[in-house]
Amino acid sequence: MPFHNELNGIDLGMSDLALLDFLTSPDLPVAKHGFKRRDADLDPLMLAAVYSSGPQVTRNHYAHDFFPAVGDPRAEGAYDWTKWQPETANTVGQRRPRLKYVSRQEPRSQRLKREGVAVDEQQETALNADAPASSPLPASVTSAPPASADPVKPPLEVKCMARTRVPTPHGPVFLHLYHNNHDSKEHLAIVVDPAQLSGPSHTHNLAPPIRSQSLDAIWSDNETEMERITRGAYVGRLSKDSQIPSTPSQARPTITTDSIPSPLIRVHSECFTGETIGSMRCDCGEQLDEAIRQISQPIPIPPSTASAEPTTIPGRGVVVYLRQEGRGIGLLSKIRAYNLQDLGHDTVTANLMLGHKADERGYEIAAAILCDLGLGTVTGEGVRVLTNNPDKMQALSKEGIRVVERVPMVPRSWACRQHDAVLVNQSVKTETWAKRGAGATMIGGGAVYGEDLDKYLRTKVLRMGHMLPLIATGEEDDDL
Ligand SMILES: Nc1nc2c(ncn2[C@@H]2O[C@H](COP(=O)(O)OP(=O)(O)OP(=O)(O)O)[C@@H](O)[C@H]2O)c(=O)[nH]1
Repeated sequence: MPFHNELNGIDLGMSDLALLDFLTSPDLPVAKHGFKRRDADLDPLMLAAVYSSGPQVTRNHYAHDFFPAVGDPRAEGAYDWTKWQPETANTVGQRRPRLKYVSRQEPRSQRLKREGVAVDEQQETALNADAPASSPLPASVTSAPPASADPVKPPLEVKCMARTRVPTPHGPVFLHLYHNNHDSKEHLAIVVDPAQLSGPSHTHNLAPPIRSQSLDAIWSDNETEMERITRGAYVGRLSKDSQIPSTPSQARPTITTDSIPSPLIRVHSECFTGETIGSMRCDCGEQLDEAIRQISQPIPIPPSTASAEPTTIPGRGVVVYLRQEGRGIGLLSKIRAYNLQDLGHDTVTANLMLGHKADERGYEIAAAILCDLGLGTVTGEGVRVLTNNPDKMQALSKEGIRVVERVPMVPRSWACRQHDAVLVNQSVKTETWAKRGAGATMIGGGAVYGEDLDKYLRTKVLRMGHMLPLIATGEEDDDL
């Protein structure tokens, strides 16, 4: 039978022709001791029938590519290895479970529609009724799970489970740990408000304290003072001599003066690589450090009268730290995305290639945390947001956060470069860069010293046998 590259308007691929050649060749191999293939005579006829039929008839499965269906094949194409589970060891005689394969080719009816071929809906429905349960999804549908798989969530609620003072190179902060009823992650709020450390007299300060309403609430009738203090519901600085539980009324700040600038906040997304190992693939570590530094700067207050002296109050604001690693795709996918970036793709394309969106983050939990802290609400203080990301600004406003200003975050390297541009001598330039590079992306990079750190190190030496020569501080008799 003569074959052309085109038959009935259908292009014949090389593999089709090769297969047909093989099947119609005079010396088709026949098994030595077996029977002749039952369908051998039919094959050329079947293929010819397929090719001569119109384009509306399925041409078998040559165009399908099959991929292992691990877990839910609808997530991240069929290659979502995060759902991979090691097989349990096979006992002798037990059959190894077979890996299911699915096709990513879109259903025929959709292909025909795309090609502008009129489709008989009734006939299609009848045809599809026989389709297997794991019928393939359109190639364009990748990460989005079926709507039915996402049950309606209850209204979002956040609760601050604990708070504690943490000294940082930029000054003390209060670390708040939040739970919520939408995900199982422990989101954090790093509250900078050192004026609170001066005790209840803080209420006489110009600025209202930034406190969590859910933390200061009474959790149960029989909650003891020690339980409240242990979870961080106290005022002032906690010590052996100062243990004052907070009261629920302390949670709601009231604005006492217009002259205090709105608190500076940043909504920051987790980045293990940038924040923990100082990765220079991103500026996340630097941004976290810079945000805490900027928020901790003393705030100048304009004099109330012409003759009054200008004054300052301690810096105040919050970094809401969301556990949305890798713009929400998770560390595993981010690591893979980095490999794709090494192949030449940019950060957005790499995400898309893995079946993710460019950015999968949400800000509703951040907004709820800010509200719990009395910030950005209608009755509370508006916020100034440290970001360069317009989506973040838009998302916060959409969540009802009252944003009064955007404060840009200039990468330190850019600021340094601008400064270095005025240096004429190249060797001086290189030396300055080398010095600045040391620890630049780590929180408190370089040498850090603090009373708490010193105590901690001494305890490790004295109580846990750490091999460090003790440095005399003159306070050796103090309790550790
Ligand atoms: N998927 C992916 N995530 C990244 C990459 N680099 C950083 N991230 C994540 O991106 C998030 C920070 O995003 P950025 O766009 O730098 O910052 P932003 O918070 O959106 O914007 P700013 O507020 O202006 O800093 C963190 O969750 C990081 O883990 C990357 O190459 N790929």
